[in-house]
Amino acid sequence: MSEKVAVIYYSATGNTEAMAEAVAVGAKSTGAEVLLAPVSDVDPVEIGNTYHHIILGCSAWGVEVIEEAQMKPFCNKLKPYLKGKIMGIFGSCGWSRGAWLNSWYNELHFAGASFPAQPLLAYGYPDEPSLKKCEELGKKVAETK
Ligand SMILES: Cc1cc2nc3c(=O)[nH]c(=O)nc-3n(C[C@H](O)[C@H](O)[C@H](O)COP(=O)(O)O)c2cc1C
Repeated sequence: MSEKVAVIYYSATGNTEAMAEAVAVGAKSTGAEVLLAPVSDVDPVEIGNTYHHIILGCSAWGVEVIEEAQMKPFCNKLKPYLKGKIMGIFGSCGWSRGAWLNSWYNELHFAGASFPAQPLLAYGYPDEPSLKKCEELGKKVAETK
């Protein structure tokens, strides 16, 4: 049976969305069944109950934090389901060295998820090498048991 992988993202101007599309391409290349959706379209409880592989994307907001109106509450509701899940995270930023992804990683890891790949960041709209790394992230998470 093929793996089910959820790629859920928040993106204000399309930068993280482009990363998410590439992550989904990488995950699909393993034969996985992939859900690609903006965070506003999905229910955290349903995602937590249905998917063992969950990849989240969010751009940097505020002072180096994830977006707080949609992604933050989604994650808070998802956390009780994260024990034993295989996860990956990514996102676009303007100037960060990755602080928002590192604190997000720590939170999700503390909730019980394991991460086969490091958090992945891009600056602005992802360039070709960044999109390649996104594909690799999707593939790596999808093929991890
Ligand atoms: C209100 C606001 C806050 C931001 N805060 C940060 C930040 O703390 N660090 C950073 O590197 N970029 C920050 N940015 C830049 C965005 O993360 C960047 O433009 C990103 O590419 C947007 O991606 P998206 O289109 O996927 O949302 C901020 C942008 C806005 C509008």
